[in-house]
Amino acid sequence: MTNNNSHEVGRGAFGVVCKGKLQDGSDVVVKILTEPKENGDKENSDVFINEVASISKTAHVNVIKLLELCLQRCRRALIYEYMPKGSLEKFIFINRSKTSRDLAWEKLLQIAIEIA
Ligand SMILES: Nc1ncnc2c1ncn2[C@@H]1O[C@H](COP(=O)(O)OP(=O)(O)OP(=O)(O)O)[C@@H](O)[C@H]1O
Repeated sequence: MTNNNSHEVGRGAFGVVCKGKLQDGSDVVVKILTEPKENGDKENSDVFINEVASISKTAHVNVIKLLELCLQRCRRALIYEYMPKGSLEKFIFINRSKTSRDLAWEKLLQIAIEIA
């Protein structure tokens, strides 16, 4: 999928997220769905289908683009463009180390309306 220099950049509900480079030199992340546990395949499939369904319905300059999806028997992965500044979540929510949000309410509202 990507070259051999891929490395982990995070983990989410979906599983591990690795950064890699495609043959054309572009940076991407590969979200690899955790291997299904016994009887957990239905739940894992739902997570995968929900993520693909919601992201493929959304097209906006501030929302990440799904580039490819890979299905190989029970192994599933999603390939996204790499976002060097990390998750949008960081900019939307105020955490303990910050006193204010990085994105103003007006900007958040504008993005929400444009996506809807
Ligand atoms: N496209 C990306 N570019 C750069 N880093 C990313 C990208 N996607 C995910 N990451 C990193 O991997 C981490 C986990 O991402 P992931 O989307 O799997 O989970 P999440 O954002 O925590 O949401 P959830 O698990 O609730 O779906 C993020 O917090 C971020 O640091």
